[in-house]
Amino acid sequence: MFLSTSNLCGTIMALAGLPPPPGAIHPVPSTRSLVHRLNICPSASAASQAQTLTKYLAMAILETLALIVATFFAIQFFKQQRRRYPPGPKGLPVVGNMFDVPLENGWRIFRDWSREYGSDIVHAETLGMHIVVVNSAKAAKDLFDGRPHIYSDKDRSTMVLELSGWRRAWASIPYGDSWREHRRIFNRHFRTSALTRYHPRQAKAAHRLLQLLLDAPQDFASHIRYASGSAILDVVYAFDALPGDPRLDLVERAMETLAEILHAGVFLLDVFPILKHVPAWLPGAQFKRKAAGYKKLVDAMFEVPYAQLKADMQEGKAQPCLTTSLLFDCDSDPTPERDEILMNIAGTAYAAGSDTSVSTLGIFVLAMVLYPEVQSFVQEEIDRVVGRDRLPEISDRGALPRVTALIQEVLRWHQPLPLGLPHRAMVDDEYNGYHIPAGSVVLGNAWAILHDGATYPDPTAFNPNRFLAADGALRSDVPFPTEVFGFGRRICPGRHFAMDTLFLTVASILAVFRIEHAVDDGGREVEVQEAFTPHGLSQAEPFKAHFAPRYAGAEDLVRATAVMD
Ligand code: HEM
Repeated sequence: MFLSTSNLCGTIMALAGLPPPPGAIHPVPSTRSLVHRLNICPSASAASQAQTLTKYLAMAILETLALIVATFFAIQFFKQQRRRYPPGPKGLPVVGNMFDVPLENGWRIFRDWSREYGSDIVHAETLGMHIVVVNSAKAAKDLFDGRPHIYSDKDRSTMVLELSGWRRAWASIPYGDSWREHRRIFNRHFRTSALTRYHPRQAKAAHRLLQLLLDAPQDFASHIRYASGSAILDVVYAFDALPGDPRLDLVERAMETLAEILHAGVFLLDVFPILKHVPAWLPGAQFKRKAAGYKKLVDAMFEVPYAQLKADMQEGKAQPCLTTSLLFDCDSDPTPERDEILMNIAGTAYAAGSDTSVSTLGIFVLAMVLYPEVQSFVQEEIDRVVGRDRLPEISDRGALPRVTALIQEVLRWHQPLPLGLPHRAMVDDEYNGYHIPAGSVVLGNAWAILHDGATYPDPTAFNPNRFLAADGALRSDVPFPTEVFGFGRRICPGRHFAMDTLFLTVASILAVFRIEHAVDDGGREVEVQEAFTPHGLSQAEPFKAHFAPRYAGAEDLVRATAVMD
């Protein structure tokens, strides 16, 4: 009963009463000859003949479908054979590497894949979504810097962009004219020559932090969060927020939604974008309800401080800040489109700059508890250069290479975003003979690059000396850990501002405090582990520390400086 495929097409057409197809190899059988070939008894009733022919037709259709499906899979199979993706775990049929893609400590696991498969770039695929991870400085330079027209786009996360309100954060907008416009305006206010105007506010935040550390050293983590957030609010909106200010609380709660999104790894929604159309009340559609809650907070984070600043400007009581400069640039009367861009630039500065700085300062405190000898080494320099009558200023930086080396080592040791923010390949590409398909999520593994023993020998050791020459100056042959700030054209444009904040905060803390192990009620030192949270936005796992004034006049110096601010 089975048909040869060469005859299939013509047979179906004959049964349908159509003329033979052009170029048919075999003569198309007539209905009479079919009746004969199918062994249908010519004397059988018309109903029985029709039934047999219907069965025959159904089989023919099924075989055609089977043939189409088999051809489709064969083409896919051969295409994949021809396209050599970068190496990675083998994966399972249909779901691919769904269970291989790590949701925790991905930076370490992807680095291990590179070692196992002997390749700078590694690959995973799940349900048609390709992930390529770039694990070496050379490959990162070749791809992100060398091919910016391919790798400057951003991953279009449905959760981040469409449902949660984070589409306003221009760090995630697609590469194109709108991104260029955001970046151009932002750069005008954050290039190195524009930064001196922010130094007094950054210094004020650092000095307030010292005072809070004096009063309640055990709460150092929340003081660091306050100081980092208030410094950026002050620079962006000229809000002089004291601890507990509701404006700080609002932006902090909005920031928590981003941390939650990043902590969740790849949201199911991003693998199945169709799910965004599921009604929010359906069981299992909890992500939609979550996203609606996120959106309210994130919208408020962008809209409320911006609207308040504009109202203050109209009443003539706004202090100069980033947002007033942005508005003055367009005569305070922007078009609605321009207004949206300015609001996004102001809000993104807060969003991008607060948690990253908090995480870096937390990692600094952890390193100081764990490596007291490094702390003493840097404090010796501060005492020698700055003395004990004043606090360090930004103008001291050139004379304090140990402080700079310490900050560089903190950034190299562990990063707030060890896998950066995901980029996206805009078109198909080839690298080292491997195929990188258009639409792949491309991750720069900053952690792996900054733990490459060829560039940073003994990479797990915390050793700021690696950045210092024998004469005590900064070495020019050991690279600054740029990758902590991302890659290519999307590299963090706030990095110079961030380095100023870090310098002022780290130098001021070490000038007056000895950071030590906390002591429990029984007088025993509380143990501290070198441990970091395992998700996208990473920080030191919660730990205890004590901040003790280093010398008799330290407390007076802190209080006097706070009054002068
Ligand atoms: C230690 C502090 C900081 C770290 C570690 C950090 C890190 C990063 C990283 C990894 C990216 C993603 C780059 C990429 O996509 O390849 C980024 C983007 C960005 N950062 Fe930062 N950042 C810090 C502080 C800041 C500050 C203080 C600001 C603002 C004043 C800022 C503003 C931005 C913006 C606007 C983007 C998006 C750039 C774009 O998409 O073109 N960052 N940052």
